[in-house]
Amino acid sequence: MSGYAVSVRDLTVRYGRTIAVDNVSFDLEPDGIYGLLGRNGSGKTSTLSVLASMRRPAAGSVLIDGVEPFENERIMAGVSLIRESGDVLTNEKIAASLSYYEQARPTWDAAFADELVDAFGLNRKKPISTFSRGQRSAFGAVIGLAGRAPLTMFDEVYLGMDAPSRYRFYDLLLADYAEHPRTIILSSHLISEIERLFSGVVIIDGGRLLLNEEVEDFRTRGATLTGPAAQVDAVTTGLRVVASRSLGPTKEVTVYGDLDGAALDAARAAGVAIGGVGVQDLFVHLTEKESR
Ligand SMILES: Nc1ncnc2c1ncn2[C@@H]1O[C@H](COP(=O)(O)OP(=O)(O)OP(=O)(O)O)[C@@H](O)[C@H]1O
Repeated sequence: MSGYAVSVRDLTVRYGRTIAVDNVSFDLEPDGIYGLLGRNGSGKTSTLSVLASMRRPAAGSVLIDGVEPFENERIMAGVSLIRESGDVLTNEKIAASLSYYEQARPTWDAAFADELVDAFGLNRKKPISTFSRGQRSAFGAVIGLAGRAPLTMFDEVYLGMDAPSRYRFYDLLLADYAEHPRTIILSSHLISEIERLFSGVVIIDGGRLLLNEEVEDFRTRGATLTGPAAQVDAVTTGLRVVASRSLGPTKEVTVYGDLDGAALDAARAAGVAIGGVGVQDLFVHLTEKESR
């Protein structure tokens, strides 16, 4: 089974007078790993809750695999949202939740779930209520990975894990995704360590969409130019500058947009080093600007 396409159109989510998501539209291709990125309170969880049919939007719509997911049994069986809060049977041992999800999810792989429990070193003999925050997060990762849902969403579950567990999670996710491609959304405000996983990103800020782009496009649309200040200024004038900093006589400027090959060649000839723009850098610069 391959992953589901996702289409979000003019989505608005409200809590009373608070507008958590404000007229957001974006599309995700099937079988990509997408970062849903935004600062605290930007609307990530609200967006994911609508995709998981846990919340009805105030306006707009979502389509998953081309259809409206609400009360659609086929789609709901193929959509998994893993939240830090768990959604597991906390008074029971691991086995009870594993067998619950085995019943609920047609794509569940019980042998893989067992492997994952061992990989994260989780105790099968204790009730989940006795687990630490990181161990609960790791168990959420087990449920999300072993479910192999065609649309699998992780809402910041990895934040509670320590660094070795987080890296184990990323490696396991990539390895399993290579064998069983599906659409995966990872929401986070910590980006540097997971950006290597992404095939595309959706950046939201204050409930509004800032960017929905395939990561490959960053390579052609963004650049960091470093070199003598006068030369850097000469070639970046007129371009969209998202960040700029000076270190003595050297200046580093990050530009984003449709870059002109001739301008970049001229910069190189003038001794300016040109590098790519990371997702983390772009996120920080774009959301800083928006929040001012
Ligand atoms: N149940 C609720 N009642 C009222 N307001 C809410 C509720 N849930 C979220 N909000 C508000 O909606 C906005 C978006 O919240 P949301 O949880 O979607 O953001 P987030 O990007 O997931 O944040 P974080 O990274 O901090 O988890 C915030 O202003 C938040 O205060």
